Amino acid sequence: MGFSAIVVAAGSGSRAGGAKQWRTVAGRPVARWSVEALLAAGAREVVVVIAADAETQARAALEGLTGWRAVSGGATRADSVRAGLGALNGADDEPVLIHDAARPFLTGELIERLLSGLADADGVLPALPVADSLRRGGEGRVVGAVDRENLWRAQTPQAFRLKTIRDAYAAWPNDEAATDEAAVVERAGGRVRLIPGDPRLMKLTYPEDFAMAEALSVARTTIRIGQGFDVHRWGPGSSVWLCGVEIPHDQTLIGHSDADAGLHALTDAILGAIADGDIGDHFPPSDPQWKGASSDRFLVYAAQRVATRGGRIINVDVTLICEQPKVKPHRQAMRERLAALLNLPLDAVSVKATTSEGLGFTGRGEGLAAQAAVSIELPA
Ligand SMILES: Nc1ccn([C@@H]2O[C@H](COP(=O)(O)OP(=O)(O)OP(=O)(O)O)[C@@H](O)[C@H]2O)c(=O)n1
Ligand SMILES: C[C@](O)(CO)[C@H](O)COP(=O)(O)O
Repeated sequence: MGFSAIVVAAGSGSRAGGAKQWRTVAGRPVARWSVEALLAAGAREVVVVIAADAETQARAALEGLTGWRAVSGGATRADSVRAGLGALNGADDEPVLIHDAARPFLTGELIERLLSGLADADGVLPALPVADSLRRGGEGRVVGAVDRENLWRAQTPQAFRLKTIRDAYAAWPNDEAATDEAAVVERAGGRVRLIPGDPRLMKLTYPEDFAMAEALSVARTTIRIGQGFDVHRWGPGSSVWLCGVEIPHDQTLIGHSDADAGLHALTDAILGAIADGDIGDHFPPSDPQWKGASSDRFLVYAAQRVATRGGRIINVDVTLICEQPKVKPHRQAMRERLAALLNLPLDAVSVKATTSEGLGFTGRGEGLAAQAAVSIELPA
């Protein structure tokens, strides 16, 4: 089912000691976790509501992701949600998920359950039962017990159809603060379905929540590896492209694109790690638009496919197999180029070379072979 989403990230994070949505958990900005999860689940667009002065932070935090845009929020969470609703351009009956950026551990599984739950309800609220007993207290002492039966802890995302939530907010009294969208739709007479929430979807509210989130993030990721291999034939020419660097040489590699075997092997390794076919599936050699193309774009495209799945490349390792040209003088430039293309630190990028001792097609100088390995972290 198509859907769009609003991620509210315009709060000041005063209880956490500052703008928590741009802090990192497991190396990833808090707001990025949810935007990635929503995009990976197929959101048509994600509107990220930010403070008026947070554009640079938002761009940095969401770098490399496509399918989102930022709008300015308001003084309260409800104002920010209203701003997001105003920016969405979907049809009246399009489902919209409204989510706190401060709840990073959103799963595709919960998104699916929310969307399914909308089939016969005006809204869907994920919530958890209250496990601890409850007391009313004041001035350091207990003043009474509270019956916890039928009490639920409301989470986000909350799901609605666009017109339902817009109309409900339009009917909400201006002088009253809405705690969440479920409350707004209930007040307007809508039926909000309660579904089981996710304990991992805690709202980062206090400074100590970040230590808990770091611990939880370990269980939320899985490590993948991928490997790639490519060969191109030598032919007449005066330079060769290898790992994104042009090297003067008395021959060139022949291919439909620029024949950069290093980049092709690495692109395949990345696609392999996410089980997303191979370079030929995405950039068919029969397609004239890739004739002479710079292979940089193939690599960047594969890296974006990882990012849209909420993943992150950890390290890459390329081996070039040829008698000539000598790779060592160009190795540093190749590493720097790959690091720039993949937005990785230099110590996560390795380029090696070997001859095949005069044996086989590489030894006879008929062609060059490249192999690559990558490791990738993906949401579990
Ligand atoms: N004017 C506001 C206030 C809150 N939010 C967002 O609403 C979510 C839930 O709010 P909360 O956890 O209360 O965040 P803050 O308001 O930032 O925190 P605090 O109340 O501690 O200042 C957060 O993702 C927050 O960024 C928002 O977009 N606009
Ligand atoms: C929307 C919410 O996260 C649901 O539990 C909650 O109402 C936000 O409350 P806050 O006052 O902004 O922390």
